[in-house]
Amino acid sequence: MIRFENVTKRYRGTKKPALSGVDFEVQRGEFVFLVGASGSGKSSCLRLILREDVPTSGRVAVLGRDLRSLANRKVPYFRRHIGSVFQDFRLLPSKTVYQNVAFTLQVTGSSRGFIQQAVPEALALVGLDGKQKRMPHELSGGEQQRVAIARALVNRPQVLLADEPTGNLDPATSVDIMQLLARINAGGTTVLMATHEAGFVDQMQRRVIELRDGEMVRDEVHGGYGDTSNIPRLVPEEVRGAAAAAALTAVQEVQRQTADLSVVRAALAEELAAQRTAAADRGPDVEAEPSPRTVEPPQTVEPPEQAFTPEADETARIVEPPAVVEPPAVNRPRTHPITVPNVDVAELGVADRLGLSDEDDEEVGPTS
Ligand SMILES: Nc1ncnc2c1ncn2[C@@H]1O[C@H](COP(=O)(O)OP(=O)(O)OP(=O)(O)O)[C@@H](O)[C@H]1O
Repeated sequence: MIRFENVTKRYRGTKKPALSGVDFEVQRGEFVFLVGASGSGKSSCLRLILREDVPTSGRVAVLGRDLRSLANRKVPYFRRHIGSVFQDFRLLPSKTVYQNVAFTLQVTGSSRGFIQQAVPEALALVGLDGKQKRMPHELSGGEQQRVAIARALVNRPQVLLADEPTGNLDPATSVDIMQLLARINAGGTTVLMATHEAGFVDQMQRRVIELRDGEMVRDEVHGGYGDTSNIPRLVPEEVRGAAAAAALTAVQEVQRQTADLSVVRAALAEELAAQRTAAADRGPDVEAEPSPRTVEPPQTVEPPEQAFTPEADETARIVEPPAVVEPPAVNRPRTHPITVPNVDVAELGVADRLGLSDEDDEEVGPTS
């Protein structure tokens, strides 16, 4: 279905090839993760598959076509069979959500009735029903990406290419999207997904192709993400966050205490006594009663530094944060379990228009 034969891609003006001697074959119905550090060549692979670019040497065959011999005029037609979701959304800014999803169907000549049924269903699948009339600029980044996913699905792709499709989505939505992709794949659509999401790769245990500096260094049937040392760690952030949260908790505690009038009264009385003692020490020419200024509330209401600083410092030093300083779930690494269901594709209700049906496409021949 997708075959790379000794593919090298060298961009103009660069010394090092973006891809070097890459060889792999993806069979119909597979779900493949393409992993590797930033700049390792993942997007270059996807661009070659989409025929957005051509290899410097070697051969790329997709859906039975050698893309070298695919005439430019046939490229749009070829791309009908490949849904693509990229990080930069590629939405049409002057069209509504509905129109963006409908657009690809319109240009490929789908009937109005089909479009009216398929577009809302695709939008519902990605959780965007009710936002059909919005313009892209009226959506969050995550919502824009979901429009792009709906658009990719609505065209009944045989292959779905996804370049960091969850990169701009919150963790819960990301899991939903991964489950959706898994279900679509279970229905027969080939999915090739470039990602940095080690958690998803590890949980799903699908085939993993790893690139390093343009070379393929791993092709594992049920792989995990592998070396994650190039992924920025959240741990230092968590420690800093814990210290900050601990300090905040301490301050809030002091604020809570000072909000209690008995504490304020006690502090005022203490201050008053201190003033009186000082006045007595200075002798009779000094004011016996403190002026209002000497006991003005801010000085006494505000917590004395030593009342909370040590406590804050103490808590901040704790490496294992207590439950109260645990960072909010949204900031934690993605640990939501991904359950890949046994799929009855018919259950989706839109199987045929999501490329889930068994029917072969005769317009592009089988992979040679
Ligand atoms: N149009 C281009 N012109 C020149 N060099 C390019 C071009 N596109 C990509 N490159 C270079 O090719 C190499 C591979 O880039 P590519 O975008 O394929 O990596 P990637 O693995 O997808 O990275 P990321 O995870 O950051 O998206 C990089 O060194 C990049 O700088």
